[in-house]
Amino acid sequence: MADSKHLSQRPNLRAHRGRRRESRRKSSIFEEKTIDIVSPGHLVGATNHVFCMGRRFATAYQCLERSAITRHWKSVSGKRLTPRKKGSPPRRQGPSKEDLTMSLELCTDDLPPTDSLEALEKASKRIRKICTFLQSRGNVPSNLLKRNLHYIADVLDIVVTDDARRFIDEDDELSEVEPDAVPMEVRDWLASTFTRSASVTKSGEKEKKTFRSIVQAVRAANLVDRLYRRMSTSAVTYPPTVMKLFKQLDDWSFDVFALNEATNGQALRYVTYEIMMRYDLLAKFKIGVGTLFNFLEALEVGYSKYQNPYHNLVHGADVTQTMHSILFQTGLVQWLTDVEIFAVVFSAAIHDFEHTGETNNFHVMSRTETALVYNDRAVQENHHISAAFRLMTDDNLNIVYNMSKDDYKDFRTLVIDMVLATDMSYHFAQVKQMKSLLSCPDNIDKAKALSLVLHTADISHPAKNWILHEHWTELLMEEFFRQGDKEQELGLPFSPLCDRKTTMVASSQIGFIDFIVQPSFEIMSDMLDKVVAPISPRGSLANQSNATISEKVEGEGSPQNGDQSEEPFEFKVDRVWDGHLTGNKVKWKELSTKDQAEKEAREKAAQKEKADSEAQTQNTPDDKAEDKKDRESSPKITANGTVSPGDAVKPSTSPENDEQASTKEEAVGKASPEHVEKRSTEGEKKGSIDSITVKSVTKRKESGV
Ligand SMILES: Nc1nc2c(ncn2[C@@H]2O[C@H](COP(=O)(O)O)[C@@H](O)[C@H]2O)c(=O)[nH]1
Ligand SMILES: [Zn+2]
Repeated sequence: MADSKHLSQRPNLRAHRGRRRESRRKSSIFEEKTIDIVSPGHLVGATNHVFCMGRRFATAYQCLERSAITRHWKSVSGKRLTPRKKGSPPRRQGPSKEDLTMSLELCTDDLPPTDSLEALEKASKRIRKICTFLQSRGNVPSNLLKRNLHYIADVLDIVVTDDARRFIDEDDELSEVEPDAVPMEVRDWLASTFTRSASVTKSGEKEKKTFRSIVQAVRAANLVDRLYRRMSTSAVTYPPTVMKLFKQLDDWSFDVFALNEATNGQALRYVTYEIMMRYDLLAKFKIGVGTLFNFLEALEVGYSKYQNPYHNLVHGADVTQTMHSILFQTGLVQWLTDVEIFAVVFSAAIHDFEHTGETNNFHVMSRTETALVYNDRAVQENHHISAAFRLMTDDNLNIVYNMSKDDYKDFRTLVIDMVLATDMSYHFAQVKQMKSLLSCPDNIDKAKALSLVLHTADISHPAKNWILHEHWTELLMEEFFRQGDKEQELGLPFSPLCDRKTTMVASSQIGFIDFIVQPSFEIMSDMLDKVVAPISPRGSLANQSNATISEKVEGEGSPQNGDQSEEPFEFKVDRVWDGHLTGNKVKWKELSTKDQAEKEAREKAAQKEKADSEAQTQNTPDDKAEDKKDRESSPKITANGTVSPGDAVKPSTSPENDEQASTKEEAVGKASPEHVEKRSTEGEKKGSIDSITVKSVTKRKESGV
C-alpha cells in the first residue's frame, strides 16, 4: 500500500496482562483515534520504546515503593535531598503555589481509560511531569506519585504487545536457549541477510563467531518479523477511489457495489485483504501476501462460477464487510482471540463459495450431485465449506499453512459451525436457542454467538439503507426467477417467489423483514449487549449482573477496573440497523399498496375484457363498434404481465383504498410465525423464502426484476 495511513487510524493494541490469551486483544475500538504511526511495524517500534521507558520507570517505582519515597528521589533526579535537622521547624507551612500546581497537574481523577490511545500520550506526559517536579522541588508526595505510577504501569501493560515484550525480554529469555535450536537454513539466511558474513553453515565454531550469541540471531529474527509486517502493509497499492471507499469500511452502510466498481469486479479480494490487514492477521498467522492473493483470487473464481445475480463475490464481500462492521463497531472483537477473528473473517468470505444460484430445496428436488454427496442436509453450506478448505490443499493457496495444529483445529471447527449455521433452515432453531441462552448468558458460547452474527449479517441488507437494500432485492429476485425458469423447464412446481410472472416482491419483503430479519437483529443485539457489556469501556465490572461473563474477560476492558462510584448502567450496543429496518418496511408498504392497486386494475380490466368478448359474440355490428371504443381506453396487459393503464382505468389512490390494499398485502405476505416455523422445520431448505407463502399473483411493475 503506497499509503497505509488508514491502517494507522485504528492500530491494533493488544493487551498483555499475563492473563488468558483470549482476553489479550484490546484495541481501543470504542473511541475513534488518530495517531501518527504509519504502519503496525512503527507501532511495534513505538511500543518497544515506551516499554523500555516503562521498564526503567517500573524499576524506579519498585525502589520508591520499597523504602521511603522521598529518600530515593535522587535515584531518579540525581539530586541530593538535604535531611531536615531534628527539632528544626518544618520547611513549609501549608501548601505552596507549586504544591497546588503539582496536585492539579498530577491529579489522576480524570485520566483517559488505560486501554485508549490517549492514555499512552498521557502516560508519557505524566512521566515527564513527575521528572520535572522531582527536579524542581526535590520530591513528589508519595500518594500522588503512587497513583500516577499505577496508572502509567497499567497503560504500559496494555500497550505492550506480545511481540514487543518478546523483543525487550529476549536477552533474559535467550540466555537459556541453545544456539542449535535455530534451524540451519534460518541461521544461514539470517546471517546472509543481516550480517556481513557470507555463510554460517559450516562448523559450530564458525557459527558462534558469526552469531556471537543466539540473542543476536533472534534479534535479527525479530527485525525480520517487523520488516515482514511492514512489507505486508506495503504489498498493495490501492487506487485513490478504493482508498476513499475504505475510509468507510467500518460503516454499517458501506457501499460494496461502489467498491466492486472501483476494483473492476474484485470487491471480495479487496475487502478481505484489507480487513485481514486491519486485524493484523497476516502477521499473526504468518500468511504470505502472495498466498493470500492466490487464495482470494480462487475464491472470486468460485463465486463467479455460476454467474449468479445475487450469490456472487459481491455478496461474499458484503457479508465479510458487514461482519467486520458488527465486530468492530459493537466492540465484539474484544471478546475474541486472534484465531476466532480469523475464523470470522474467513467464514464470511467463503460462506457462499461456489453457490449455484439455486436453493437447497432445488438441489434436493432435482437430485443434484451435491445433494447426493451431502444427503440432502445443508447441501450448499456443506459444499461451500468443503470446497473452500479443499482450495487450501494446494500449497500456493494455503493461508493456514503456518498455523499451529491446535489453532488450526479451533479455526476449522469454528468455520464449520458458523457456515453451516447460514443454512436458513436452522434460522428458527438458532433464534429460539439464543433466546433461551439470554436468560442464562453464562452459557452463550462463542460458536453459537458468532454463528448467529454471521447468519444475521447474511440477511442484513434489509437493515441497510434503502438504495443498497432495493438493489440487493432486485438481484435476489432475479436469481429466484431464474430458478423458477429452470423449474418450469424441468416440469417441477415453482418454488415460492420463483415465478417471475406472479411474485409480489414488496409484500414478500415485508414478510421477510417482519418474520426473519427483524427477529434476527433483535436477538443478535440482545446477545451483543450481554456479551460486550463486561468488556466495554463503560462496562464497570462491579455493575455487571452477570459474573461469569465478567470472569471470562477477567476484569479487562473497564477503564478503571470497576469504578465503584459510577451509577449502574445498562449497556446497549448501538442498534444502527433498527432505523433502516423500519424505514425500509415503510417503503415496501408504499410499493405494496401500489402493487395492489395495479393488480386490482389489471383484474378489473381482465374482467371487463372477458365480459366484452363474451358480449361481442352476441353483439350486432353496431354494438361491436361501441366495444372497440371501450377497449381503446382500457389498460393494456403486456406479455410479461405488467400493465400499461389506459385512460379509463386508473389505480385507486384514495387513502381508504390504500389502507385496505396495504392490509390485504400484509395478509398475503405475512405468514404466521407458527406457520413459518412449521414449514421450516419440515425441512424446507430455502428457509425464509419458502416460509413466506405469497399467494398474490402480480409482479411489481416498477421493480424491474
Ligand atoms: N425473501 C427474501 N429472502 C432473502 C432476502 N435476502 C436474503 N434472503 C434469503 O436468505 C438466504 C441467506 O442465505 P445465503 O447464505 O444463501 O445468502 C438467501 O438465500 C435467501 O433465501 C430478501 O431480501 N428477501
Ligand atoms: Zn450468503
